[in-house]
This record gives sequence, structure tokens and C-alpha cells, in this order.
Amino acid sequence: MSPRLSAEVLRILKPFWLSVALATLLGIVSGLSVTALLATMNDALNREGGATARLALLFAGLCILTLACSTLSNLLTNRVGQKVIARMRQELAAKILVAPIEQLERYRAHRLIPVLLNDIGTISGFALSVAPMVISLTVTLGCLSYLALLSWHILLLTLLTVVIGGGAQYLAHAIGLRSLQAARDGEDELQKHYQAISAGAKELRIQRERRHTMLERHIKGTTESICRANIRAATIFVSAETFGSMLFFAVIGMVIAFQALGSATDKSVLGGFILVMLYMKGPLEQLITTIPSISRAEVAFRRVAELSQRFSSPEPHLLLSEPPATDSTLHSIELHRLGYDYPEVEGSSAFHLGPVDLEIRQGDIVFIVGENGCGKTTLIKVLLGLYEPHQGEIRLNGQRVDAEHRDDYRQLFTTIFSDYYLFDDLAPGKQRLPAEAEKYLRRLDIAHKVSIRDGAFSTTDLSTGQRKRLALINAWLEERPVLVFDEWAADQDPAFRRVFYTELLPELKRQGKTIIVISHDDRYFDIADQLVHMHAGKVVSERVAGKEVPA
Ligand SMILES: Nc1ncnc2c1ncn2[C@@H]1O[C@H](COP(=O)(O)OP(=O)(O)OP(=O)(O)O)[C@@H](O)[C@H]1O
Repeated sequence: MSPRLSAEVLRILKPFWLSVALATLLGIVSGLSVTALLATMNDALNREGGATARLALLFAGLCILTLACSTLSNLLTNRVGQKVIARMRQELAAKILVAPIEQLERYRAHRLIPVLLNDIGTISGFALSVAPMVISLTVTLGCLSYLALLSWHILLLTLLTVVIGGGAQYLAHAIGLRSLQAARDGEDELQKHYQAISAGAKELRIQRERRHTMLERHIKGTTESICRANIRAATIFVSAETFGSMLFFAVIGMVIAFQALGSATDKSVLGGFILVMLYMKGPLEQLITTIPSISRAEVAFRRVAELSQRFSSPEPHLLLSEPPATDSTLHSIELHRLGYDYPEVEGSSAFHLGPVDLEIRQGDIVFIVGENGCGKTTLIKVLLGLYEPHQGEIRLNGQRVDAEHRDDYRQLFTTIFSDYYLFDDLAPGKQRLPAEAEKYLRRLDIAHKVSIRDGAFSTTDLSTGQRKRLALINAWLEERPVLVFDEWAADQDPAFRRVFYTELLPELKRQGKTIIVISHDDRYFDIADQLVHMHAGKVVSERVAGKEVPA
């Protein structure tokens, strides 16, 4: 087991150390009493005149002790295991909630979901097997000590067997790990195809060739390569296990043959040896079969560690539910020489935003316009504090927004992105919601489709334009000072688009909101107090209240 995996297992188990220690202690007692039980049985079998009442009592007592300790140890281990799984899930979800947005966008859901679903289970499963492993180890060590009592020669022979068998297992572990890694990479690939067949169901239904390629090439190819890699790993592990068992039987056979050839081994020594070897085989095999689970846990751990490293946040305080520390009044937001670079994508040059200088004053309607791909959404993401600027800075009311205050700053905004996510419950923590929301439902002409029940929309199964109207209601109810719309009106019919630009936006402005709109609707550009025209990542012209200003 690698030191990093050991350290991680210790970290996971630390909060439950008392239960783990108790489970392990009970396991050790159970293992030792099994050894004593074997010795008692051997004694009873070889005693002149058969077993005595004392031996029978000892036997019964040891049986009860063994069973009670191992049962309690297993129950405790299971409890800890379930708690470990819950805790790891919570930890990882918390990490995702504070992870830098650009890392989340890059990591992609098809790689994230297998980590959340499979890898955590694998690591917890391994953490769970620690106590049973300790029991097996104790039984094995106890049996070896008993063998030492019986005969040194036999102990050495047994140790040699264990070392050769263990060496074979170690080798198998190293070779099998590569196959398991390949299988795990295949799982990511498969998840990607699963996503494509569910999200792209309509397109695949229409495109016969693509559908065929998806199933025959992508899904079959990936599932079969996962299958081959897992079979390869299992073949290696099972072969090594069989070799170990074979070695065991060979050694028992050899010792019996020596006895038959007239070697002077005592009958009670031989009986004890066979009894111990046959009993020890179970725990030893259990120890050996946990080797694949160590390999799997190592593969899973690397994934979780990679994810944790990528998602380590410069804003670890994000999960604190304290109210914003800064004053939430807004006078102005200034972007000063603001710049952001996407990483290089193979085959094309990286997009660079900036330097952008811009001042947004409270109560203004600001339009950000320009051709596709000129950087409008990227600018908004930096402006909202979702991407950390690589150059320049954002100033709120003249004060620089740093990492520590960035989340407070973000609380000023309500956003509807073009790829928005519609939560079906209303903004949490607001009392007046249902009455207010009903009013907005009527205002947006969807009251006949949706109602509010138990603080949630009765349905979100609506047309694209209607869903966007629901998103607008959520945004409205959040009562933040700045509203940001990324091509909100693109999915609306012409009549409602007119209502949005000529009635809703001015109404929001009258309520004192600052509004930032990304738009391609040039017929409504004149309602903007400030029109920011972008081209290739830069602001090329700016019009403030009807006057052109140099960019
Ligand atoms: N995650 C990303 N990684 C690398 N480059 C990206 C990424 N997202 C966007 N880009 C690049 O950044 C540029 C600006 O994208 P952005 O989404 O800001 O444009 P936009 O002006 O909002 O376009 P549209 O009007 O089409 O919505 C694009 O040319 C794109 O190539």
C-alpha cells in the first residue's frame, strides 16, 4: 500500500478512531481465541483417555469468546464503514461547491460522476476491510506462534511457504494494477458515452449512422475493453491465489509424506500442524484477496486525490453560511485593466480577454454586445467573480475585490446564463415568496401553466422560453441589486421580447436595479444607458447615455 493511500485511510478513519480501535481489539481477541481453540482441539484429540471436562469447558468458553468478539467487531466495522462513506460523500460535495468554476468546467461531468459514485465506494470499501484484515492477520500470527511452539522446523517450512506465496501475490498486484487502471479509465469513457446517449437522444434517433457508430464502436468498444481489462486483472489475481493454495497443500502433503517415510515427527505435532495449516488457509486467503482491493483503492484514491487537488479552492471560506461581511450597497463596479486567459486548446490559439476598462454605475442598464465568440460571456464570468482575473482588478465602490471578499461581492448579483440551471424551488430564506411569485407568474404570462406549491414551482416541464421566464421569476425574487441576463430574450417570441426590453428592464431600473444584458437584439440597443461593444476579447467602443466614449 502506498504511503499516500495509508495516510488517506488514516485520515478517513481518524474521526472514528475509538470504534476502529475497539473493532480491531475485539478482532485481535477473536483471532487469539481461535488460536487457543485450535490448540485446545489438538490437545483434546491427542490426549490419552480423551477430552476432560476442563477441556470441554475451555472449548465452549473459547467458542463463545471467538464468536462474540468477531460479531461485535464486524458490527462496529460496518457502522464505521457507513459513516465513512457518508462523510466522504459530504466532503467531496463540499469540495465541488467551492471548486474554482474554470476547473469544474474543465473536469466535465463524465469524469466527476464516476468519482462520486464509484471511487468513494471503493476507498470506503477498503477502509472497511481494515478491521477484518487485522483479524486475519492476528489469526495468522497466532497460528504461526502455535506452530513455533509445536516445532521450529515446521514453522520455518510454513514461513517459507507464506513468503513464496506472498511474493507471487505481490507480483500479481503490481501487474494487475495496470489492468485495473485501464479499466477505470474506460469507466470515464463509458460515462461520456452514457451522457451522449441520454442528452443526445433526439439527435441519435434522427441520425442512423451516428446511432450505429455510438453503439457498435463507442459503447461496445469501451465496455469490451473494460471487460477485457477486468478479466485480465481477475485472471492474474486468481492465478496467484491458486498458486498460493497449491503451495499450501503441497507443504501439507510433504510433511505427511515425511511422516510416512518414517521421520520422527510426533503425532500431536503433525495433527496440530495440519489443523493449523487448514485453519490458517482461510484468514491467509482473506489477507491475500484484499490485495486486489488495495489495488482498486489505490486507483480510486489517485482519482479522488486528482480531483481534490484540481478543486482546491483559493476561497475555502465559501461554505460558511455567515451573512456577507461587506456592505451590500452598490455605487459602482469598476473593471481596471481586467484580463483573463483560457488555457491553450490543441489546434487553436488560446482566447485572451482584455485588457478591459469599464465602469458600471448603480441603476444603469448596460448592454454588452458583439459577434459570437468575442468574449461577452467570459467578461461576465470575470465580472461576476466566477473566474479569478489573471490581470487587472475589479473594484466595488472604489475598493479592490480580493479572494477573501469575492464571495460577498458575488452576492450582489443575480444571473441568468444562456446555459442556466433552473432550480425547481424558490429562492431559499424568503418569507413573502408565494404571493410575490404569483404576481410575477401573471406578469410573465405563465400563471396558467405553473403555480407555487410548498415553496416550489408545480412543474418545470415547460417550453424553453417558458422555463427562462421561470428563471427570471427566481432572479426577481432574490432581490439582489444587480441583474445579469446572458441572451435571456433569445428564446422569447417577438411580442414578449418587446415586453422584456421596453417594459420589464425599465421597470427593474425604476426599482433601483443595475442591469447588465448580453444581447444580439440591436433594435433595442437604444434603451441602454451604456452600450459596450466587444471584438476579439477587447472593448472596441463604448456609448454612455447616447455619447460615444473612447474604449
Ligand atoms: N472553457 C473554455 N476553454 C477554452 N476556451 C474557451 C472556453 N470557453 C470559451 N472559450 C473561448 O473564448 C472565446 C469567447 O467565448 P465567450 O463564450 O465569452 O463568447 P461570447 O461572446 O459570449 O459568444 P456568444 O455570443 O456565441 O455567446 C471563444 O472564442 C471560445 O473559443
